[in-house]
Parts: sequence; structure tokens; C-alpha cells
Amino acid sequence: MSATRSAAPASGHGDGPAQPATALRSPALTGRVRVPGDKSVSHRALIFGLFAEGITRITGLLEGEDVLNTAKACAALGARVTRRGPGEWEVEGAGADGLSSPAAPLDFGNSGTGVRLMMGAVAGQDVTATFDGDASLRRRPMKRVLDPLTAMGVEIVDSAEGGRLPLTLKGSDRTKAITYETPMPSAQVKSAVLLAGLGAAGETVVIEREATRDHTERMLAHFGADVRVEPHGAHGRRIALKGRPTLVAAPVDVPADPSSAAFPLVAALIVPGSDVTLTDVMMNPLRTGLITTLLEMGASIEVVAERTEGGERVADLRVRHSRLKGVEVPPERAPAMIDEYPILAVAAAFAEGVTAMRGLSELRVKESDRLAAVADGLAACGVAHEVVGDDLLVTGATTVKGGGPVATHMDHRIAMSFLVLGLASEQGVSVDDVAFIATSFPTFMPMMRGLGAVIS
Ligand SMILES: O=C(O)C1=C[C@@H](OP(=O)(O)O)[C@@H](O)[C@H](O)C1
Ligand SMILES: C=C(OP(=O)(O)O)C(=O)O
Repeated sequence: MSATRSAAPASGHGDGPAQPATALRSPALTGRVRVPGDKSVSHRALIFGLFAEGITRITGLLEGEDVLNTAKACAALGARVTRRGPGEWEVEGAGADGLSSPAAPLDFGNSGTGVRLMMGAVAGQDVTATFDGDASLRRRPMKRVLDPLTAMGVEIVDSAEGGRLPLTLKGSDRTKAITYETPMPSAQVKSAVLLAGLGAAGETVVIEREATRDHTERMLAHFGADVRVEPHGAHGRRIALKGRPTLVAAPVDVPADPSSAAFPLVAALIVPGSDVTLTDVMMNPLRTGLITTLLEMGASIEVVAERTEGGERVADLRVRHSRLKGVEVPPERAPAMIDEYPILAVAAAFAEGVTAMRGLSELRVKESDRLAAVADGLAACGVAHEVVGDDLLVTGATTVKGGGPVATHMDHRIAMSFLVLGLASEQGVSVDDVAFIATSFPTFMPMMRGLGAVIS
């Protein structure tokens, strides 16, 4: 795919027929694989490429639908975006003041990251743009981003009820720099404010009580912005960005996505006899909460050849089938494993005793209400569990019946998690729709089958 200035918006997802699938009890999983590039870094590489002067060369870009929609949006805003080969992309930037108003609405499909970061990007520019997405994205809250952006001077020209998509923003090159404390731990909100701050005169400051993934801050520095990150309180950070920097194109080598690696990783832990190595996995400490938790549960995960590549820690992970035990997962760990709770719930289904996952309110506003979707899926598969407020308690067992069909609610992580559960279950697990897996991990099915998984 090659996006150009005239690229048409993506067609909304969920238009086609549902694609059901079934995962069956499988023999030992074995092999060595590299999951696709990190989704968060991929979105940001394209967006920073849009703002930069010169040509940003990206290798290992995730070619999933979420990221491809961001590529199209960058092209519609004035960048020249070209695919040179598998995962190899070039972005010829529009430069600091070079963004142009897109002719058609920007369609972000299923992607909260894409739409929220791009709203921030547009806010500090003399640009008017309409933002839209699929039925799942249209249900998700955008006010969390609109609140700080309107304080900075962006105008909401139009929106659906409650500030939801579709919505039209009129940015301004006279954006005010603000100091903003994020009301919820969200890297998307933080990033939207910082991207808007690129267009503001003065210093934009974001304070977060709990540190969230810091790829935006790292990339700001990598592209030449003056950004200072300091600790704030027990778990938080204060990020200060000097406005109106000249961003200069810089190469980005995208490491393997730890949130995608989580699926073959947990599959190897629960399918007897398995021995799988996952290569080049990003080990940014704000992304490794799942690994910390699984190690506490007794998982055999060997961290091999840890090294720094392209400014991020990466490692190969050798994972072997393990007897797991239930643990307490504290709420302050949530930001470092926010997308991994569905697959952790699957690991917990096979652990001895109770795994208590605390403080999961943010799970309710993802592609689906993940707390409800996980609980319903566990019920359909015969796994004992309880939702108490914002906590999920899963009681594991040595054998799990399986069943389904599990309702995936347009949510890729629910689909992949329950297929993984099926691989170690007695009867297998069916899910109602696997189409959305293409948003983040388009090679999931062939990669899992290559390791020995039986999925039809
Ligand atoms: O900034 C990012 O790239 C992301 C931040 C998280 O969302 P929130 O900021 O809503 O927590 C995460 O769930 C999402 O998959 C990716
Ligand atoms: C929450 C996710 O993504 P987004 O918010 O970008 O839709 C995810 O990938 O699990």
C-alpha cells in the first residue's frame, strides 16, 4: 500500500461479514518468531515524520489497519508517505507550519491512538479536519482529549453527542501552552497535549500521577525537540516541552510489539510441552507489566540478549510451559500492562488459586468494555471469576472446559485472548469474529499456526 497526498480515507471496519474461528486443544507449541512492530511506536513514527523537515525512514513499521489509517491521515494532512518494502516506509514531512486541511474526513477505523494523537497534532496548526472511525471508535470517549485541547485554543466546530466522533476541529497556530494534569493515566491524552504543544509558543507541561508509556517523549527528543522529563510524586512524571521546535527527520527502527508478543507468550505458558522464543521484543519498563506479573506467577520466561536498539531496550524471550499460581496484581501496575489484562485473565484461568487484578476502570473504555467482555468470555469457557467494582478475580484450574462462541465486540485483543485459551482447553474455543485482529496483529493466525496451534 502506498498512501499519497490524495489517499482516500479507509473504509470503516465492521462493514463486512463476521469471520468466526475456532481454536482447538493443540500439541506443544515450538519455534522462534518475531511478532510485528510495536503499534504505539509505529503511529508516532508516522506522526513525527509528518511534522519533521526531511525524510523520516521507518523500518519494522506495523502494517496493521490502525497504523495504515494513521499513514493515510498523515498523507491527507500534507506528508508524502511511501511504502518501500515490507515494514519499510518513508515520510516526507510537511514541516512545522506545512500541514494542510484535508479535503475529506479522516477515518481512523478502530484506533483510539490514531484519532486522539492526530487531534492533538491538528490542534496546534492552522488546519480544520473532521475525525471519524468505526462503530467501536464512535462509542469511545473523546472528551478526555477535547478538554485540554479546547483549553489550548482548539475549536470544536461540530461533534456527535458527548463530544464523540464524528467531530470536526479547527486548530490554531496561536495555541496557548498549558500545564495539564491528566485526570486518568493515559498516554493518548498526554501525547495529544504534547503534540498540540508543538504549535504553541511557550512551554507545555503535562503532569501524570502514574507514568504511562513514554514513546512520545522519547520520539520528541529523537526528532530534536527540547523536552524535559522529571519524576513527579511516587509513580508519576512531569513532562515539559518547549513550543515551536524545528523537528528534523530521524530514522526509526520499530521493535517487536510486547502487547502482540503477549499472545504467543501466554499460549506457550499454558500449552503443555511448549518452548517458544520471541525475538526483538521491546522491553520499555512502562510496557513490561505483564512479564513482571507472569514471573511472579511462576512463569518460565528467560530474558535473553537484552540490548538497546533505536533508543529502546529489546530482548529475546524464551518461554516454556509452566505451572502458574495466582497473584495480586496491584492497581499501580495497570498503566504498564493496560492492554494485557485480557490475555493475563487467560493465563490466570490455568493458574492455581486466585489472580486478583485491581483497578481496571480504564478497561471499560477500550475497543470494547474489556472488563465485561473478558468476564463474559470466561463464563462462556467455564472459568470461575468475579467482577467486584473495577477488580477482576479469576480462579484458575488445571483443566478448562472451553466453549463459546465468545462475543468479541469489535475488539482484537478479546478475539486473540480467547483463541489462545482454546489452545489449552478441553473442547476448544470459538469466537464470533476475528476480522479485527488485522488492526494490530495481521499475521497472528499464520504465526500461531506456524508454532503448532490448531486454529480453523
Ligand atoms: O498511547 C498509546 O499508544 C496507547 C495508550 C493506551 O491507551 P490510553 O492512553 O487510553 O490508556 C493503550 O491502551 C493503547 O493501546 C495505546
Ligand atoms: C486500546 C488499544 O488501542 P487503541 O486505544 O489505539 O484503539 C489496544 O490496542 O488494545
